[in-house]
Amino acid sequence: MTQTLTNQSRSSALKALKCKECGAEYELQATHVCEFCFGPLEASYDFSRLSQPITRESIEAGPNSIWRYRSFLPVETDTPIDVGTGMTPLLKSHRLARQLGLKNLYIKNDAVNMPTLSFKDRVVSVALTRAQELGFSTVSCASTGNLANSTAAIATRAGLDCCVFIPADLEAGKVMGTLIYGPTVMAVQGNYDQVNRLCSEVANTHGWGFVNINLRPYYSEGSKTLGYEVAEQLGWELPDHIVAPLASGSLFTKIYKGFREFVDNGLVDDKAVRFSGAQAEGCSPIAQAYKEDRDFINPVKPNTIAKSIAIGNPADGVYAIDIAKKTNGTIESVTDAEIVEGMKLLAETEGIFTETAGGTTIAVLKKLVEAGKIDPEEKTVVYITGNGLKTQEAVQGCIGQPFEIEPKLGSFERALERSRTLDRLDWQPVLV
Ligand SMILES: Cc1ncc(COP(=O)(O)O)c(C=O)c1O
Ligand SMILES: N[C@@H](CCOP(=O)(O)O)C(=O)O
Repeated sequence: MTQTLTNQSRSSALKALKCKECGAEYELQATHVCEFCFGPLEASYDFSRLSQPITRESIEAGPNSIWRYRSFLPVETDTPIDVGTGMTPLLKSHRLARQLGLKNLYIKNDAVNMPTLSFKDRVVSVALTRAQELGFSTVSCASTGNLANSTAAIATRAGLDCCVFIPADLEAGKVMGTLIYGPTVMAVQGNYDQVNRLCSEVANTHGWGFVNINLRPYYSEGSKTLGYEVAEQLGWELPDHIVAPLASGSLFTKIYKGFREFVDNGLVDDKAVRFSGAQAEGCSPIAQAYKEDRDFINPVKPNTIAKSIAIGNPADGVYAIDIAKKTNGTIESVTDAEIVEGMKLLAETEGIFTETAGGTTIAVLKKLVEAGKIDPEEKTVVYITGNGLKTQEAVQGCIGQPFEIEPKLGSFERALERSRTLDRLDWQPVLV
């Protein structure tokens, strides 16, 4: 460890890596665990070293991507890897809001993020930019699917070699959505937590940049952009309440950090924002600890259709609980059946096809409204973090089938008549 910092660039505020537990500072290298207390390292900044102050105008004049917030991100280069990630729509909800009885509901839609349709494109854009700065030629990750898609795609764009590790039982869309970019894919016979442990060993034996292991302090900062964008898209204002999915808990904690940095830099007025988290009942170690008022996590063995958020031993779980508690939010879990209903509800009301993680978040939103834990007047933002085309298996058998008809008007009319009398789930792909 050393207190000597390498970054003196005046266009970057990045200062050091700092232990979240004991505060020890480290050089800006590929490292993620404190040597003294084994706490996680996090990027820290000194915004006073910037040659220009960060203003709303300077941000608005930046690129239409996460890189408009470059001064808040842990990179030193002026030419980061920009694949158009970020600035996804923040939609004012009308039909879902009405159905739930909410007056001020917004949907942050990262199901259409670029290039691979999940919020992971944010963290990977940052991690691979930093990987290049640190001289890595091969990048890797432990993934539940979305991260592998993103790492493989952006590595290709950046000309980096790529090898990703996933559990062997992932959805076909996630596997194809990685293989298409041509990386080496290791499908591990085990769950995500076992994949992650293997990757920690590989990170120690190979000189690779693992985005969510040795590059984690940089990678995780990319999620702050989900806080910045919402604040900017709300007209430079913070919401009253956010609802977001939890796997490791990193995304949740970084949205919080993003809001705080905007307040600290005078970009938005301070406001108490409530933070509520969503888990699948079949993998809910954070929700369980929250409900039992524990400040430690008991790891679980995941068993849920929400595979992208199936992390049994979440690294940032305790920090997520702390934020939910201190902001007067909550953490809730829902069953697989409720997750599917959540996916359908969002699709049928707002025209957004989200994956199981989004289904979890919508189902938790509904549960919180029904329990009176969301005030109808509150400006509430629900984060949709991934795309339903990747998890089609989850809704198979729950959304009806097409009518197969002859190319004749009579056949169409008969099918139309049947569609009016049958429940959609009874539709059959047969000639009528
Ligand atoms: C679609 C999606 N949403 C949410 C998450 C949760 O993110 P985190 O692990 O940062 O809590 C993940 C992955 O973990 C994901 O793939
Ligand atoms: N859900 C992730 C895997 C874990 O990511 P992390 O940020 O919690 O390390 C994925 O999409 O693969």
